[in-house]
Amino acid sequence: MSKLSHSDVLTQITKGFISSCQPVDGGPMDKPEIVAAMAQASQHGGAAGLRIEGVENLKATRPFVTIPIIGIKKRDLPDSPVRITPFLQDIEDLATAGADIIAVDGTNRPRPVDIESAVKKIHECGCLAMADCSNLEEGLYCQKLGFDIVGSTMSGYTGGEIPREPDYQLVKDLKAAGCFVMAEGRYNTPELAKTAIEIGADAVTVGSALTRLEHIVSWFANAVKSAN
Ligand SMILES: CC(=O)N[C@H](C=O)[C@@H](O)[C@H](O)[C@H](O)COP(=O)(O)O
Repeated sequence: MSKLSHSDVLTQITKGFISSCQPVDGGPMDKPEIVAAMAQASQHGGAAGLRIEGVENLKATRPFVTIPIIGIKKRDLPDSPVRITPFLQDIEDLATAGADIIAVDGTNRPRPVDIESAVKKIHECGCLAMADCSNLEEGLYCQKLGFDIVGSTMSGYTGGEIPREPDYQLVKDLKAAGCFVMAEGRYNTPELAKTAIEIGADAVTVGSALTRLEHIVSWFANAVKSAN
């Protein structure tokens, strides 16, 4: 299958819904064939794009879907809090496995490889670059570096208590600054995802509420328990 052009990728996901197919780490659904099935089901359901973690999962998925894929590789490093695609080799491997877009952590935290080298590498590999940011300052810096997409992905995840609501203000501010904005993080219902687009997001990604079955079941189980 021939690779989509960069403008086709952005056009396809614009105002679209992205399904992040990331099962709970090490859980019973954490298997490449299950991730690939989630991805296919997401395409059947109308997703405009996918977010897939891990090279094996990406390889298993790519042959079965035609919509753009955002590839990431998560690592737990001993000397850095940065988890999302920390190394240049990860970028190369995700590109080879068929990612159209590669996302990296865009936060201003100690990291093994500088973000300038990451965006350059993503573009050299022929992919679009997405920065997973936690605040406006980081988003603007990543925009300046040439990232094609800036996400609110890391807002609420760099310290302190995780808020219940998505970070709408960050989405609005990034949009006002002229970024192509991916609303991401805690958009746990169709209404919240719709709100993301209404407030200016160019696309919205949802993960836990679709593909982390243990979380979804616990939401229902706890709600039912609380009625007893
Ligand atoms: C903070 C972080 O590491 N976010 C990760 C990035 O890939 C995923 O764990 C999230 O599931 C994804 O961003 C979608 O968000 P939500 O699961 O809230 O719909």
